[in-house]
Amino acid sequence: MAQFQEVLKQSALHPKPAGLVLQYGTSGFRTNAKQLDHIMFRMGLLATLRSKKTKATIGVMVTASHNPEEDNGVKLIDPMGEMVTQDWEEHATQLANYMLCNVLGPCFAWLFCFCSFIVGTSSGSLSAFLSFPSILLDYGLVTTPQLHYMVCCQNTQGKYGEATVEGYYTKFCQAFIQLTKNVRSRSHLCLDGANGIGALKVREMESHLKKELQISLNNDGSKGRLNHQCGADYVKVQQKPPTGIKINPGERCCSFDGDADRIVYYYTDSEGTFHLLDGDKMATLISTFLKELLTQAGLDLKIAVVQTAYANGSSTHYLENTMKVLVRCTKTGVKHLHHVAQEFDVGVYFEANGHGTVLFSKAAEEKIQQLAEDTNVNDKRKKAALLLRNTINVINQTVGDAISDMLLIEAILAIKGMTIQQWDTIYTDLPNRQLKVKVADRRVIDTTDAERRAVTPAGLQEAIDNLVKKYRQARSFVRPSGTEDVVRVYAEADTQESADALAHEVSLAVYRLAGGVGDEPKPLH
Ligand SMILES: CC(=O)N[C@H]1[C@@H](OP(=O)(O)O)O[C@H](CO)[C@@H](O)[C@@H]1O
Ligand SMILES: [Mg+2]
Repeated sequence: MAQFQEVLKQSALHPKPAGLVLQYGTSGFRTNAKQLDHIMFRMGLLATLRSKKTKATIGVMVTASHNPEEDNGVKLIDPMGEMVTQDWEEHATQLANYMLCNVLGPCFAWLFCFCSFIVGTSSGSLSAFLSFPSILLDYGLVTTPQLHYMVCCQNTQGKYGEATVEGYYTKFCQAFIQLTKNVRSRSHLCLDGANGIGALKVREMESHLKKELQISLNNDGSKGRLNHQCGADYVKVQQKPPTGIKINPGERCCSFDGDADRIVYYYTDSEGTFHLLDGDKMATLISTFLKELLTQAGLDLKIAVVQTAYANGSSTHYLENTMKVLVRCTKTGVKHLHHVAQEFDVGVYFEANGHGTVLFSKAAEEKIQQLAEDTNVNDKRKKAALLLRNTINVINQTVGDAISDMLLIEAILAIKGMTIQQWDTIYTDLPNRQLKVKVADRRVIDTTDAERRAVTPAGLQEAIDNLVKKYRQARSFVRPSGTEDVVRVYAEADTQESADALAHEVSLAVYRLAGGVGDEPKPLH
């Protein structure tokens, strides 16, 4: 009990602002950094509890990801490096919003024995955690996926790799060098680090790459502001390159987000037109590559691509009809994609915004390993098995990771001798538009079928269906955002004008039927 009094005393140093209610959402807690002090402290407590419950080391990552510089956030990482479970998201919300003694008092006696957590930050202070007896390691500045990797390494006794930043670079860079060792020299990559932690870490990693990948690093944090007119989210949403970077026509470019768990690729052509290669294009390239290797290796493993409703219709069509790959659709939020991907031998998952990775089942990894070591197989099968083994090692399976995804994409392009333009022409995206509508209470919209159909309010889905019928190759859906107080509207159609018009008309239907506030949405043109 003496310990509990001590925690209450410590907690009083991190008071909860009166009336502030925060919810643990898709990306943990995320808001203006000034309002987060009590949350940081309480998440230290929750990490201790979670560690106790799972009998393993837990991660606490402090990051605002792609949000503006004045924001910050915090989220918990579960033992194998995955997102914390849904029931513990609930506990997090409770702990954040109620009196500590009511939530924690009854279970306090056993709280601090035999538990540990580790912390990392993409920017901002970790001081709220340092007084905890259960803190095992403070990794200081790391990317979000690096902390996910550390948690997994800690809990697998180093089987996944060494639980240090050096261990991370060694594992992924060695795999990249092995993968590309028989490939001719390649052109360099232009990287936008979003003025975030990813830039710093790529710089640290460069010596491990032994000049096998030439990167010109922009927005490295030396002058610009975090995520300001740069980074993966800006490039994806604005559909244009980061400001202030000179891009030569045809040059292969990519952008990380602020905590380096998302990546998008792009280039401009000789006419100056911008071409984006998003999560869907990455999922297609990666799954095609893996499927070909599995066939060459003669391995009968079930591969699937997991997407959300935001995946461009062209990508789904190409994967299902041309590639004959199984495609599954889930709710938005990487934890949903991750769980579905775990159902397959090889599960490739990506959100359109560039967050994604590949998961291999234990059985798949074992079969690939056995084949790679088998001395009685022909050269073709052996070569494919070795490539598959190195591909597994270049992937961070704990979570979508911009650095590891970049190494994987660079390796695939090099092995296939493919330019970014050739990759881009695998299929052509359907023109699309995303809009936001402000409503009084976004919870009035309830959805089903992986968020592709609205169940409430009455009449909304019918209205959307009727609008979609007016356009060719059209699709549209609406859903309440999990991270912003808005309803998101998505539309795609055969032309940009049609996609824009449909998105606008659906926005109007949301505004009228779901309690829109402020001015009526205006047409885009
Ligand atoms: C359309 C879109 O990009 N939605 C994003 C966004 O979620 P919303 O629930 O749409 O606000 O933030 C999530 C967390 O970063 C990310 O997983 C998701 O893809
Ligand atoms: Mg992020």
